Amino acid sequence: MIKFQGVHKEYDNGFVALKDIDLTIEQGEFVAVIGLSGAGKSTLIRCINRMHDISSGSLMVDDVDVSKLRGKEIRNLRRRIGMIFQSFNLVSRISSLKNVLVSFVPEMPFWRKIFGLYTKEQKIKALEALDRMNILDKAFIRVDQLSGGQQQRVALARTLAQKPSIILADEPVASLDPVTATQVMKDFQKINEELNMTIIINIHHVDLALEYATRVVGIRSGEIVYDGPSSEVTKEILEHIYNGKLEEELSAN
Ligand SMILES: Nc1ncnc2c1ncn2[C@@H]1O[C@H](COP(=O)(O)OP(=O)(O)OP(=O)(O)O)[C@@H](O)[C@H]1O
Repeated sequence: MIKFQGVHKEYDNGFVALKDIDLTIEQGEFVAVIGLSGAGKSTLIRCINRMHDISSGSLMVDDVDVSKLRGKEIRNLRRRIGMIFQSFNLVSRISSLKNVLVSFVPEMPFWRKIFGLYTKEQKIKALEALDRMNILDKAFIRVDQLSGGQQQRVALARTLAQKPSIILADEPVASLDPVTATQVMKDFQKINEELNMTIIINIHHVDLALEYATRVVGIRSGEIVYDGPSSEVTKEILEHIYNGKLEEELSAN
């Protein structure tokens, strides 16, 4: 469970990006965070794995008080929380399989790290993750030879191999064409349903958010202005979230 209670986030320059956020997300939910550019979506997501520090309030992930973690404890938290980025963050000149294997490096002894000596079990886990994402046939292909959608699947496989309980995705489909973006959303849906992983996605495509996520959190100027089932989101609610600029948002995507 993820629980924000009275969370404020003020950046060093004094800008307040999150105001009094109360939000509870249960294990296995698929949540889309929507709102105008600059509303605070990325900030909200990145506080969960301590990429950003909160300024006040409390943020719990299961029984862990995220703001109290230090050094190694933060790394342990991040092992439980996978992160997917718009830019995939893959190593472009190595194969899909090697990219997935990289996820095991933090837990390897020093001498194995130096020589890149992965165990048979790790290789099997990596291949299983690629298989789950239907991209096993590209295991030995360099990722710079894959399409954007295929690269995002490799990134998802790398995250899955860590066996996280939560996946945070910061605009994971922003750089993809509409067909591929839909496919990647289906991949998230599959992971969510089959593995009961919590998925929290920051997304500009309102239609994809409503179709694939089960819950929508609408943010406006750092405040939650809607939180409910995606099936209950009306045009009026969207206008409220987007501060009357819904048409602009839709035409920009
Ligand atoms: N490091 C920072 N220092 C100061 N202000 C920041 C910093 N990072 C973000 N902000 C500001 O905080 C606000 C929220 O930013 P955030 O990136 O969370 O918005 P967003 O809703 O994800 O926007 P987008 O959809 O454009 O990515 C913005 O006004 C942004 O300019």
